[in-house]
Amino acid sequence: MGFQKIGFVGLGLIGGSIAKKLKAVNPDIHIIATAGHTETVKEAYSLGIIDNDTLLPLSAFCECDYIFLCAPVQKNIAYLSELRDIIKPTCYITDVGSTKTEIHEEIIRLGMEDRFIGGHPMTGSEKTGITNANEYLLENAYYIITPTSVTPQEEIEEFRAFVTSLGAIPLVLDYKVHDYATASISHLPHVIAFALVNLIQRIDDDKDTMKTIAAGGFRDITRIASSSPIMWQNIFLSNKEPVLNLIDQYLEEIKRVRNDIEKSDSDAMLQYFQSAKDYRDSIAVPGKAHSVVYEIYLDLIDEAGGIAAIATILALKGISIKNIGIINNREFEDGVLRIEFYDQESLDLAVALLTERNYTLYKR
Ligand SMILES: NC(=O)C1=CN([C@@H]2O[C@H](COP(=O)(O)OP(=O)(O)OC[C@H]3O[C@@H](n4cnc5c(N)ncnc54)[C@H](O)[C@@H]3O)[C@@H](O)[C@H]2O)C=CC1
Ligand SMILES: O=C(O)C(=O)Cc1ccc(O)cc1
Repeated sequence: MGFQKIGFVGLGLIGGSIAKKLKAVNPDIHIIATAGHTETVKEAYSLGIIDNDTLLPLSAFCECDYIFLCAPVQKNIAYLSELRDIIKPTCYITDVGSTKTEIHEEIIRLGMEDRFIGGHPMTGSEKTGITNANEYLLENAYYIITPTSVTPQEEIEEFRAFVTSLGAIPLVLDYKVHDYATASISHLPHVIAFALVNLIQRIDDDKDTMKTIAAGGFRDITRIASSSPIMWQNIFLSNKEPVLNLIDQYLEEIKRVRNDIEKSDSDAMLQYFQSAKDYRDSIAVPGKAHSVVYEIYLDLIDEAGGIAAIATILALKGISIKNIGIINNREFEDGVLRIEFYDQESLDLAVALLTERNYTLYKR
């Protein structure tokens, strides 16, 4: 990257994960951060992620080459006017917010189009805060880039290269296209999850029968209802029109399937479910076609020296580890150990050795 001093405004799950990866890739990089709470900054400093150990005033960001806005979306927007008068002329501001139109409109209103490039990593989880941040969060995830009407091509290319250096897959989109697409595949599913959980909460009996028997399907479809209420309040305030449009379309869809069920239309139901299954089964795992990563995920046996034991098993067979660390993300809610190898041969041997020793392994 052509910049050495980076500022973070907000340092939770996403800001913290980007900062961790940046420091891991380039330990000499200077990172400063401010957040909603002093403890966040202190924790990040003690982990060696950032170079300041107290909350900083915004004026401290005057020397940054790049500033990442990583607070809830409407908080990010509120910082822009203040930053405009502080940043140096060559500084670029980017954000990681889940909505893009509102921030681009504010950028246009403030005359900052030549200073901004929008971003949105399509990864994350229902967890929040720096303690859940990890340097692998962005790996193989799409990272949407929304340039302004005047962003130079070289800047887009530099940002693409930056995204790739984080292990993510850059995808340039128009900000309005972004907001309709994310309203459909991210914001609407959160509305559905919040509504479904609240419905069950409201209609459950006084013995909590529904809550007690709630199993895989309910838990799968409602995991995201555990997401940050403040973050989602900000998102829905910021992407109202597309979300309302999608909710209306979804209600039509629900009416359609309700009608088929009411009429006991078995052919229509079968067709409807088959079509959903075929489409769902065809959704690709991001990154599979783009890069080959030789990795495994496994449950860590809960005892002191668990990681050391695994490292020793592998080292005794001469297997080199490229990267090792515990991760929490939406696929592995409870946390797993991720080990990355240099080649397929090492991966195959490691799988054989660890399976033989009864470790539970997962594939992505
Ligand atoms: N959670 C997710 O899965 C994803 C979130 N995003 C976006 O990333 C942004 C951050 O989300 P997370 O990291 O998940 O949230 P988080 O709750 O983990 O972190 C938010 C951070 O912003 C700070 N903050 C809150 N108000 C602030 C203020 N007024 N000034 C300075 N800092 C403030 C908090 O102290 C915290 O450090 C949001 O805009 C969200 O829309 C984007 C992709 C995925
Ligand atoms: O937890 C999940 O599965 C998510 O969908 C996380 C997420 C939340 C907000 C975004 O803008 C992008 C991703």
